[in-house]
Amino acid sequence: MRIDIEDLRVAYAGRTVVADAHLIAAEGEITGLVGPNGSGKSTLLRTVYRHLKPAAGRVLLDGSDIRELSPARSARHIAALPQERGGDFELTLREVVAMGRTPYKRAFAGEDAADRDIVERSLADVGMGDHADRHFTELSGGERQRVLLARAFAQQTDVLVLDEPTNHLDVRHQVELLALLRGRRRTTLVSLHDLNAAASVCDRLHVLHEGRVVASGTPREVLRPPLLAEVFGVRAAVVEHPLTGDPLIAFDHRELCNPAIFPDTSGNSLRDLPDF
Ligand SMILES: Nc1ncnc2c1ncn2[C@@H]1O[C@H](COP(=O)(O)OP(=O)(O)OP(=O)(O)O)[C@@H](O)[C@H]1O
Repeated sequence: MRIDIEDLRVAYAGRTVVADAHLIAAEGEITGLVGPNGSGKSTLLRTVYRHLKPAAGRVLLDGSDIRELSPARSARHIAALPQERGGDFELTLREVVAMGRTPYKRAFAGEDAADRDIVERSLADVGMGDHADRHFTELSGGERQRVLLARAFAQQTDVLVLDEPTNHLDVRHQVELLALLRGRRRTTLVSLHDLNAAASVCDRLHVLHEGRVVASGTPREVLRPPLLAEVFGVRAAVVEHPLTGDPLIAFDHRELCNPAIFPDTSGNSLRDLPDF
């Protein structure tokens, strides 16, 4: 399934924070959203998993407006890892992940063996299979995140919407998570702060800046020094990763960049970047 975001505008109490957003999350591809703090990534993702209603525009799931689907139907197609990792659930991990099976259950129906199997496999996929009887409240931030990801996996949807899934994860668990996403080949819309992770895992990237999509394309097309200077205000060299061949962004952690004087070493300006 694919997601089309058309002319999306989203506002909080009348203040527009996402405007004129157009983008596609193509079937089976990993589509990344990157951008500075407050650029609107979470807001845009919240409209896709129906937590927020657009002020204008539409989110289409294979051509149907998601607002017209019933909550249960959309939950059978779209699973989310929200930025709010809340829920101080007094539940075991197994019980938290089993919540992912709810869209498939009739009222008061219990779990069956297939559900239990999916729950166990989802916990194992995120490396928490040996902890199924522990309580969610006693987990670290990164462990909670992995369990909530397992809940999204247990929902067995065609579409995954993940807000900062690598936040809180140590580098090994980041790599494992990215490998899981690559391996699943679901339609995935994911926000990432780590631009090198985004370069390695995303098929396409959209850059949000002050609520607008300012660049779209493959990581190689998008993640260029002038864009990093203009959007993030940082100096960076983009080289080829010596092990993987992915674009590797080497940031200058010593000083910020003044875009007006930043030399355009790639020969491209932000305006030259291809549209999606
Ligand atoms: N519940 C809310 N009520 C009012 N304003 C909000 C709310 N949530 C976010 N905003 C504002 O909307 C804008 C976009 O926020 P959003 O969380 O979508 O950005 P983001 O790109 O996900 O940021 P970050 O990288 O910091 O997570 C910001 O100015 C933020 O202050």
